[in-house]
Amino acid sequence: MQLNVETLSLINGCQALVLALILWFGTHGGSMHAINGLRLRAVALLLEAGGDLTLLLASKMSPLTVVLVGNSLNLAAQAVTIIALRMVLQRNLRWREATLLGAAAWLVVTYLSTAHPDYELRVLWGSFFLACNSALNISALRGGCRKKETRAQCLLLWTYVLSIVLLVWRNVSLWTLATPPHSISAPGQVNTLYVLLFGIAPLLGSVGFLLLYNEILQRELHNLARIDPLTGVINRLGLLEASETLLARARRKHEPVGVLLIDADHFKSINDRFGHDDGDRVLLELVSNIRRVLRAGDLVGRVGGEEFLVLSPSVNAGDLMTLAERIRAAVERTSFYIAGERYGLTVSIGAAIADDGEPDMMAARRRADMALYEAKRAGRNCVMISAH
Ligand SMILES: Nc1nc2c(ncn2[C@@H]2O[C@H](COP(=O)(O)OP(=O)(O)OP(=O)(O)O)[C@@H](O)[C@H]2O)c(=O)[nH]1
Repeated sequence: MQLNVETLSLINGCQALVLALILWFGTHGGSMHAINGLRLRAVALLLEAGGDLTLLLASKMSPLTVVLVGNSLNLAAQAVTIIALRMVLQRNLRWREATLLGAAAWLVVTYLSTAHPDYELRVLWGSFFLACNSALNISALRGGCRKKETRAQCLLLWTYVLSIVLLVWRNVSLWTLATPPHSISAPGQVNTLYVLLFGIAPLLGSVGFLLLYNEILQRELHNLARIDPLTGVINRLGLLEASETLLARARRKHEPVGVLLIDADHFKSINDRFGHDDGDRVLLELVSNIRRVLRAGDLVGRVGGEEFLVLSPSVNAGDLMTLAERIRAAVERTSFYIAGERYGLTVSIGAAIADDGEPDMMAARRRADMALYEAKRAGRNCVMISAH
């Protein structure tokens, strides 16, 4: 089999088709934005396969049909890819810019094929618009190579940078060659190499999309394991990790970390009276009360049942007591409405300070637990701090 534009177009078309099927049928689960983005990318690949088919059948069509149909399909594929990538990354979709770029490119290329036929100029303008499409993708991925949590964004970023380099190389070759080809399907080294490399871009792009999807799934699993599904705050595991990070930072700065253990009073009576579902709603309202009082940098997590832990960096005992008292007062002031009935809820709070010499958060947590026990014994709805 000879390596010419037709052969390469057949290979590229089959490759795009297989990649589209893999992206469409091989991915399921995860967030809707990722799945929808992958589906759109599969549609773009089908359009690209259509463009490759046009090149394959170029000898059986008029040159004008090849240009118009091939360009329409390829430009549509580029526009859809811009939207698909931004959908996966949850960026502004820029569908208006993508459509305008596609339409402008199509008009210019059509003009330079019909009213004022000029192959070099047509390739130049076509390349300019393709480079603009790549630039839009690069802007969506900017900083991707600096982010530790993603390799896929870096791979995609380089794919689009290299596609711009390829376009520049093709144009420089066409303008400097003594006998340049006068259509994409004409035999010649520049066309063969361009079609070969242009065909690799969808493969790299699709691998990049799949890696992005994998990273999104991993991130979702990571969060799922650390977030309490009822209240949306971090759970025990999340708290354990966060407290180690906070303590390490505090140690470096020689600053203490405040620990508050907050427990709803007589919560069992709410469940007994109104049922578990209404009890859940009260827990949600309680969490939003606590969150409203916290400063930026403070953390709240659920340690279990109706018990919550707050970690507050860089506080002394006085500041910590003020924070705890504000939380207690905010909950006491709030009217919880259950089944149309007003219900007052209070919390008891145990406080402790972890200083920068503590090896982990466990000791401070135990002291806060003992202080909480004292608060319950003292009649509830109050704050107690442990002496170190
Ligand atoms: N609705 C709801 N209730 C929960 C959840 N987790 C734990 N509970 C309930 O919280 C109640 C805790 O009861 P206790 O440990 O006796 O504490 P309490 O009634 O708050 O009494 P004190 O803490 O001594 O003031 C139990 O009825 C649990 O069923 C939850 O996710 N949702």
